[in-house]
Amino acid sequence: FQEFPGGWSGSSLRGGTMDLLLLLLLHGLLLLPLAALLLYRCSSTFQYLCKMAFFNCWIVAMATLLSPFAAFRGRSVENMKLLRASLLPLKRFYGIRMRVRGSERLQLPGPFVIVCNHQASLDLIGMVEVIPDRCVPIAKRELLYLGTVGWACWLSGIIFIERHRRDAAIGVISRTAGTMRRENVSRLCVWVFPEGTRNPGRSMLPFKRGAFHLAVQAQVPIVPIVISPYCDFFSSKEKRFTSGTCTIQVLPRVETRGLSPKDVPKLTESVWQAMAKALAEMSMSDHGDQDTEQLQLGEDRGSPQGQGDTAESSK
Ligand SMILES: CCCCC/C=C\C/C=C\CCCCCCCC(=O)SCCNC(=O)CCNC(=O)[C@H](O)C(C)(C)COP(=O)(O)OP(=O)(O)OC[C@H]1O[C@@H](n2cnc3c(N)ncnc32)[C@H](O)[C@@H]1OP(=O)(O)O
Ligand SMILES: CCCCCCCC/C=C\CCCCCCCC(=O)OC[C@@H](O)COP(=O)(O)O
Repeated sequence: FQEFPGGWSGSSLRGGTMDLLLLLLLHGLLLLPLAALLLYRCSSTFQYLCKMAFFNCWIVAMATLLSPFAAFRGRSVENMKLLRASLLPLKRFYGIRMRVRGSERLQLPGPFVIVCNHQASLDLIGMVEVIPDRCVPIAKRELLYLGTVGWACWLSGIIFIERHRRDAAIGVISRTAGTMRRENVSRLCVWVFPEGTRNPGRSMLPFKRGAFHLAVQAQVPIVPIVISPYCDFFSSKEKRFTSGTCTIQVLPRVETRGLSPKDVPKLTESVWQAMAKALAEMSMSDHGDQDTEQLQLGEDRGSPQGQGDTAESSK
């Protein structure tokens, strides 16, 4: 390029283009968050995706930050306190109000097995609301491979099972029963999602029997916990996630002293019925009668167990 008076040189032309590009980039950088904000306000799907991304990022961040501290203690159920504390703020971020009923039923001196319905990964928010000290969940082994999340879970003493290798899973459960019996003094509790997989909606899947074998083998009570359906404020199918209220109902414990493995099918069924009844009642009190037809209580299931009195504590 040749410079001449009154004209543009090649370098000033390049400079001008650069300025223009920078200006566009700057506008883009300013407009992008604005566009995202607008999209967040207008699109419930985008809102759902952002909230789920935040949920997962929070868990990964907490696991990454806290695992080194947990590692000082080594693998210990005491690290569940860290896990609990790190997930407790999530309900506030999402504007989820937790209502806990019957929490006094978790104040047992000895070990016990908690069984809880499993709708979504959001159940972690409810779980940490009520999980007692020295209580560990049983989780699918796949979680162990989620990088620092797996490491955090391992350090917290979470019990892993391979759901598709029944004999191996039964072996893990038997060893856990042994530990519960041995650690009677220091009390170890176990939290199981007996549906074995997530099941969104107002129904419950038939229960797997591992949790009930565990309680019978350890000769400890079962404490059923029912988390009310999220349908009002959360649906992964419809990609909807707003704020709302969630009720957690702790049911009366079911004793297993004197029961043997042959009693497990009946035990499983009666606990399923008690929880299904509580779930149905929660759905009805949340929505009136309009949604009762959606309740799927399964076919031919007899009268459920009584649920006794409940004390309510709202947090
Ligand atoms: C430190 C800072 C941290 C910061 C934060 C970081 C991270 C936090 C992130 C995450 C936290 C993680 C929270 C964990 C939540 C995880 C939730 C899950 O993963 S849910 C999935 C796993 N759970 C389950 O699968 C439930 C347990 N499953 C079972 O109990 C099953 O029974 C089974 C043992 C796997 C076997 O299942 P199967 O499909 O074969 O079916 P059945 O139950 O019907 O059993 C068939 C048959 O076997 C007999 N049986 C079963 N168990 C036993 C047993 N223990 N002993 C003897 N016999 C057994 C059963 O009776 C059946 O026989 P029969 O028909 O003759 O009665
Ligand atoms: C080096 C690897 C890096 C990996 C990065 C990992 C990213 C992980 C992101 C988020 C982790 C969130 C973990 C939440 C755990 C929620 C527990 C849960 O709900 O498990 C589901 C299980 O009950 C049943 O599973 P299925 O319904 O059968 O399916």
